Amino acid sequence: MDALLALDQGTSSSRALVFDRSGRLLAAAQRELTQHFPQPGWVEHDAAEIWEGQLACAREAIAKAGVKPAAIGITNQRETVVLWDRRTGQPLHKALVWQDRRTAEFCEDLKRQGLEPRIRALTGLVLDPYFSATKLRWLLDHVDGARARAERGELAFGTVDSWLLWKLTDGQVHATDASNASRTLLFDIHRGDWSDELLGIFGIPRALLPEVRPSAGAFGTAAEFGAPIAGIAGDQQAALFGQAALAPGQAKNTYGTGCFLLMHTGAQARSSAHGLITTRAAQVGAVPQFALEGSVFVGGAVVQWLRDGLGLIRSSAEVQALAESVPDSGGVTLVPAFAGLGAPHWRADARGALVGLTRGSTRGHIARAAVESIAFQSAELLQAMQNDGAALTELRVDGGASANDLLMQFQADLLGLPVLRPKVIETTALGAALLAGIGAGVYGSPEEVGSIWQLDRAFEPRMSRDEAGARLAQWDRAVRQVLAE
Ligand SMILES: Nc1ncnc2c1ncn2[C@@H]1O[C@H](COP(=O)(O)OP(=O)(O)O)[C@@H](O)[C@H]1O
Ligand SMILES: O=P(O)(O)OC[C@H](O)CO
Repeated sequence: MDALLALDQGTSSSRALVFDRSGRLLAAAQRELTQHFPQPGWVEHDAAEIWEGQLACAREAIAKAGVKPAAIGITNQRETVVLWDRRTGQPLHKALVWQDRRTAEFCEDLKRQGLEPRIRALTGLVLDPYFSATKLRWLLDHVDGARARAERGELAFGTVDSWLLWKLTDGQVHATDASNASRTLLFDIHRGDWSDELLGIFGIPRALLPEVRPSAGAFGTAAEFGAPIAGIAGDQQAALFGQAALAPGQAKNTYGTGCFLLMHTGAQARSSAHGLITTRAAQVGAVPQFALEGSVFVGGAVVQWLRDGLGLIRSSAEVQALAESVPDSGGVTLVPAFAGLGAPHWRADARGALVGLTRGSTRGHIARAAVESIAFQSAELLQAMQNDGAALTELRVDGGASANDLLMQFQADLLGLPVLRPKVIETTALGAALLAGIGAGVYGSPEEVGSIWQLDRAFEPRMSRDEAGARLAQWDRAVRQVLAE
């Protein structure tokens, strides 16, 4: 049997999943990842914990499935920066996570120098701390001796895929795929190569960078599992692939730590006039693929905050029952701008707000407002995409928080569109497994994997458009309040 092992290194947890060639899940293992918040606006992960947790999950999933994988696919939280010593394989610092805002002032400096339009033209991205380049520069400037060592070629930079690939191949391979490279602010998405101009702007030595390859193909061998690593893609691009959204105009929204709405635009890079970014989609073969993306920084993470920050619930899954304990949010709106606001506002300095409280407000209302905030932010992304001319007739969804029926129904209600949840909501992992299967020759073509997608449940809109409009207007008012501060 051709089993495919997917390593899904997310922001909240590391997971390993084993699928058979028909996309059926054979076994899974998961480890939650420690979040470090050393200062307000800073978010770090321990790169050693990422590796050890991911390896432990892979071993456990393979043991449970009782098979040897034919190929391994890696998919990962994107933009997060790992800097390590090529000789010892030791990280020089904790990984700076995509949600980390410490470089906001540096981004503002570059904007004041008028560099954003040029950077945007080359990368498809906006100047925001979200992306890797300014985080990497911060490490080079703040870790003793790092810049000189980087210039001497002693250090390696990688997004989390590169870090895992390096560890899995015992330091033999330093590479990434185009979808991950396109999140760094250092990669020219049109030419498909690192850009010397961008390296100059951000002060990054080229010697640090991994080689960039298509998303399916031979990346190296993981000796421990006796299998080739044959697929790599950033988690949102992997999810787009796993949703069988392979053709221009097809879209998905993933509800994980953040929310990410991506629409495939084929071999054409399309730019947005409404706050979305242009990114590389997973690439099979030589022809680059593109997507339009809206990125929300705090999606399911707002539920983690209810759990860990406020202690309102003990597990994320409990939020649905608590939110359903009240008929509506009672006029309470939560804008979870805990890591600034991403698309379509791009305000690194924004802070969160809880508005509309009365003496009658309860934990239930706050939980409901938290769940609704995930759908409101996603609705803003879809609106931006429609304003850019996308004609979406349905939305495919996935990710941990898409298990929440209340959230999915509210999402359909706000959008006035059917929300389609597939049987496998671990679409990110499935996408990575399918890319690996293509890369290792288990499947003949991407089209062959398209037939694997199966519907679990369609959420049809039930709310009147008037009511949805009123709710969206209430959200809009709260966001404007946050942006005005
Ligand atoms: N039933 C639920 N309702 C709302 N949010 C949930 C639910 N279950 C999990 N989540 C949230 O989903 C996120 C985990 O989703 P996942 O896809 O595993 O994320 P990631 O890939 O970012 O690690 C967490 O932020 C968690 O709080
Ligand atoms: O960890 P996730 O699944 O929320 O994804 C994180 C994104 O890749 C950040 O761009």
